[in-house]
Amino acid sequence: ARLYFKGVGEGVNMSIQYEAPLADSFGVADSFPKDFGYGEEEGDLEDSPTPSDSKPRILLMGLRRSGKSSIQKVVFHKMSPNETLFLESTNKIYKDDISSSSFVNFQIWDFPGQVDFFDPTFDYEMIFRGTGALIFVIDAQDDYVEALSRLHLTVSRAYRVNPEINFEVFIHKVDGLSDDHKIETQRDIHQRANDDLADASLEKLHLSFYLTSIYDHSIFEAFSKVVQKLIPQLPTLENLLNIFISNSGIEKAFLFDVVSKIYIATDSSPVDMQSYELCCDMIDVVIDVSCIYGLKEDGTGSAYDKESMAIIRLNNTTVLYLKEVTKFLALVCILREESFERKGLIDYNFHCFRKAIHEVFEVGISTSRTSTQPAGTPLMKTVALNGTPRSTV
Ligand SMILES: Nc1nc2c(ncn2[C@@H]2O[C@H](COP(=O)(O)OP(=O)(O)OP(=O)(O)O)[C@@H](O)[C@H]2O)c(=O)[nH]1
Repeated sequence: ARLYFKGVGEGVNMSIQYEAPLADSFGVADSFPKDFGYGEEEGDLEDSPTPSDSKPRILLMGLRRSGKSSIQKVVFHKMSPNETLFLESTNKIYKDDISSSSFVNFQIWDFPGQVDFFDPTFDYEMIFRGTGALIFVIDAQDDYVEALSRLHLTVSRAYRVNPEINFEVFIHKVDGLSDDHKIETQRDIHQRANDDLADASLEKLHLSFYLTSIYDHSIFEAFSKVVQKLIPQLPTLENLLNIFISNSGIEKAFLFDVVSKIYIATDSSPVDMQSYELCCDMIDVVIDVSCIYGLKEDGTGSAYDKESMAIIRLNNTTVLYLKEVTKFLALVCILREESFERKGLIDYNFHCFRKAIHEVFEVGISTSRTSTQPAGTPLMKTVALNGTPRSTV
């Protein structure tokens, strides 16, 4: 496909070419729920396989009380962090299928801390075979020796079954630690976990580490990175964002999954936490205002739809610009007031960008029809150009 973005100042058209990757993983789901919550489903391993069981999973594992359920509730169910204090201990595997209300098409399996996962009655091979990412949560405020041995046991077993899994370690609850203590804890956990792997001759098994807390945006940032690794179209999305911002005088742009506030792509300039938080806050403001004033009198309608857009001017000459891209994705940009004088140019380039994003996923539909889904690759929910979902699987 060939798209034309107009450049700032020169008025010269610039053409870009992109290729859509063959494997598809994510698409746009059917409808935005009015309450902005996610559909959920509970079950245990004895459940007979359902179509949703064939979706790639993100597994959330870790010791008891490490914070797994809290992470899931805060990121995907809009629970406020303080409410997690009252969460009861999970006593069976909790499967949360979030694909019906989000761009992201995956399942999260929250494992209860006290279950002996390697009990012979659990078919762990079946679990790991369809897993895209395994998140292991370690409580950084607690003694983590036991957690580290459990981490080693879990990842080494999982790796033997499915070496394609992305292994992600959340060093969690770091809100209670000083900055120095955070760095030291991360270094220590990193060192010990990798030493254990080296002793078991598993040097090829790569662990990624994140410092997280539900009391700030770090958990959303970490989840964004985990999800991004599962999106095969990511380089294309980044490329499009780079071209869009450089031709529009924009400083930073994020492509957000609106419900979860996970950013599924951003341009290649470094992400600073403040910009990300600012954009998250903008989504909250827009959705909250829209929920109050944007619905019809009888309460029907959606707080986020094709018409959704917002411009917020801050008192430090910064402008925030949000616009709907697909039913679940929004582009949120940060730019200077001077650049915003060329609003027409930005709108035009946005139009090209939006079209390109739709084409990326449209190409995905045709390739997913002709290719077999590789094991461990997330399936794609598809969208036509007008945003109407089609079934591919
Ligand atoms: N300070 C702090 N506390 C947290 C954080 N995340 C979770 N918690 C608290 O940790 C406690 C345990 O959280 P849960 O989410 O129930 O832990 P879990 O791992 O799901 O526990 P099980 O269901 O027993 O396996 C709760 O009181 C949470 O409020 C965090 O980032 N910081």
